[in-house]
Amino acid sequence: MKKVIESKAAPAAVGPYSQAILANGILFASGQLPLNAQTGKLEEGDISAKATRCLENVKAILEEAGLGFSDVVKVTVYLTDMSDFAAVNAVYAKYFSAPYPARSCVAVAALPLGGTVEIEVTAATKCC
Ligand SMILES: CC(=[NH2+])C(=O)[O-]
Repeated sequence: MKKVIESKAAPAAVGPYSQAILANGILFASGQLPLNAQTGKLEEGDISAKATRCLENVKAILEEAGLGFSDVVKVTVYLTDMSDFAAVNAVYAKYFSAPYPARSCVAVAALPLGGTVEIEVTAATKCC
């Protein structure tokens, strides 16, 4: 049994995927690029503005599922330039608080639509 989660406050999928799927109490959210949900375009500005947009998109999807950042159990951060690591961490720390979710951060050669950061989360609707 699975349920599609669709938020109008987050950007529409740019390919054949859902924004998120809820299955067995776990929310699997697709990676969020720094796309503006209204314009469908990449956020202007520096990496901090772009990471903020990614996390605002994540927030909209979590809220659509009745969840919040404290329900997130795993995050993957994709960067095209690892020199953005510190700046993205600074933004990230505004959204997550201890105990932090597990996380991986990886550098990739490229992201869709020319993005420089993409953030993907998995969240749990109930503990254990
Ligand atoms: C942007 C994204 N999540 C994808 O799979 O293309």
